[in-house]
Amino acid sequence: MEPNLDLYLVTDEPACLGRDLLEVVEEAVRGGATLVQLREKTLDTRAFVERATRLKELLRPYGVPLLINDRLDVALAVDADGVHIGQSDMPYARVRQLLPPGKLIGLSVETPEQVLEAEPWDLTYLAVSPLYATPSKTDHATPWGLEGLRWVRQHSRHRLVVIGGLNAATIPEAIAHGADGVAVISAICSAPSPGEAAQVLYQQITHSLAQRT
Ligand SMILES: Cc1ncc(COP(=O)(O)OP(=O)(O)O)c(N)n1
Ligand SMILES: Cc1nc(C(=O)O)sc1CCOP(=O)(O)O
Ligand SMILES: [Mg+2]
Repeated sequence: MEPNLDLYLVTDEPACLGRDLLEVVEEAVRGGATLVQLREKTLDTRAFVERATRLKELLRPYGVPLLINDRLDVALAVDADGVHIGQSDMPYARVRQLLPPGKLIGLSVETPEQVLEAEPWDLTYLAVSPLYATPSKTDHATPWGLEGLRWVRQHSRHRLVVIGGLNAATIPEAIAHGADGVAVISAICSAPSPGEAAQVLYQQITHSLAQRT
């Protein structure tokens, strides 16, 4: 079944301001996050697998799917729901070949050529990477902006997630220009109350999506 992309929480431990990552995720899910990606850039493999195992257990009762960033091996080890890959990660064809049937793949696209290349692929979503510049990822590509997002919408059959600088102020325009889901780090992880932040964002996203149809 296709997962609900509405409010996609991408984890980042430093962005949680000293709070426990799993507690932040649970609050966010209770507030309305519909999909979670475990993104760990510094953990060693054993710690990554342990955290992924705990996060999968946490998410199971909520029915919220878990994707693993970058690491197909970790996703396979914990039987996660899928993986997110970028343009420097393992290529799509290898990932699809190695994942069991039914698992999800999300792909970052940074250029029009990458959007067109991905057209025939079996993807859960394309991530428009980034929509806006963000300090949460220091090595991001040139932002697409709203006109870029409109171009992707017109040239891709895939569902589109926007990432980079999404918050209460920028969500409505992103959805109006074609986003089907919104991925965030700081708007939830760094909020005074991650649960309340997720609730507000979720309501705004569903309202903006309803207005588009
Ligand atoms: C939902 C989502 N979109 C984009 C990214 C970025 O992926 P990538 O370009 O591979 O960069 P890293 O996150 O691996 O630093 C993402 N992780 N999730
Ligand atoms: C993980 C990630 N990937 C990006 C990309 O451009 O591919 S931007 C990003 C960080 C998004 O954080 P925030 O919601 O705080 O802006
Ligand atoms: Mg990556």
